[in-house]
Amino acid sequence: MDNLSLSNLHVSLGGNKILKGINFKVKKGEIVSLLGPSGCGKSTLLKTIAGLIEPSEGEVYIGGQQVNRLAPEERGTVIVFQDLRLFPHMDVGQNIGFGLKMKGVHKEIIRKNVINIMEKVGLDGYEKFKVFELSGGQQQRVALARALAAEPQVLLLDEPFSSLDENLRQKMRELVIKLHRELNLTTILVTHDQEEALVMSDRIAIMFKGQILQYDTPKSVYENPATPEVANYFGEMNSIEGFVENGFFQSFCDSSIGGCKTSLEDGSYSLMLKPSHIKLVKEPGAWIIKAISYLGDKYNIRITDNVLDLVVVTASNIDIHVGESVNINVDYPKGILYKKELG
Ligand SMILES: Nc1ncnc2c1ncn2[C@@H]1O[C@H](COP(=O)(O)OP(=O)(O)OP(=O)(O)O)[C@@H](O)[C@H]1O
Repeated sequence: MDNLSLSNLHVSLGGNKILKGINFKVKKGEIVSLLGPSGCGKSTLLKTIAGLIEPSEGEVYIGGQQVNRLAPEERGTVIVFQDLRLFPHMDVGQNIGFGLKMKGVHKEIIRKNVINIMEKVGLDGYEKFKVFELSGGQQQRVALARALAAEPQVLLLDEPFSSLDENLRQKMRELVIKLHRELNLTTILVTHDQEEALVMSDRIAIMFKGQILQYDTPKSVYENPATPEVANYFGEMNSIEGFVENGFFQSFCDSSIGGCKTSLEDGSYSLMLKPSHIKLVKEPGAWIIKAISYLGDKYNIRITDNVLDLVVVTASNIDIHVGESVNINVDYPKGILYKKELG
């Protein structure tokens, strides 16, 4: 069953159209990431689900109920922001129990719930600490615990780990995944960290300029990007402009890249190849090495045949130099051909 459903959602802010017809469904117990470049509307979408921004058009359904007219606190959503927004004058226990107190829940039940949740997020023993006495990672846990205490139908996370160092971020991701499973939560995570989205999500929605370009499993989004924009978003790609004629794709330019068989119809296409889809062969050939970037366990290498420039990756244990002439082996079946729309 869908726990969250958005239908043709449009949002304008300051006279600009920010969300342009978002359709989106999340099943109960799913963890979904909204991924996309800065300014594409991820936070706006999250805030619209939470009821903090009103759509100009379209509907938000939570648990099958249309909630457009419900106030944020009546929707069954809780949002955790990057800046956490904890109450500095309250201790940890009071922060976590705040939502329950507002709902008029009995003091003893609040305390029981708070203790239970503190244990779940690894904060046992910190009930009486003030927020400023905690580390950044512990404060993140308080914010998460406060959100969970409200028992939301949909947990909304707006880049909650982006201020943490890599180690802590990893720990928080693992914690969210663990809690998500234990509590069968429905979670929407806004991030612009591709790895985070790939690791954490059941499905990823890739957003560009206020629209969702692709909504699929991490593997599908990564391996079969629906558009060149999505493909490019997952790292630098080689884009080769060309055409298909009689079941064969070839480049428009007179490059030694060659071509490949395809079952696609005749027309203009872009062939998108990841750097890892092109293997460098260390023998004299048509390609010259222009630049080498050392990336620890691999090299990013720029090559040219004076017609096309390509980027390839290789293991960093090979002996290779700028100016050297090499050959390449292109793994065409892994490349994706996108038909160019006319006009
Ligand atoms: N209150 C507002 N009034 C006018 N424009 C706004 C307002 N809030 C956001 N915007 C604009 O809406 C667009 C989308 O912003 P949003 O914060 O949703 O993007 P985002 O994808 O979450 O970006 P980031 O990854 O940088 O947080 C941006 O161009 C932003 O400038």
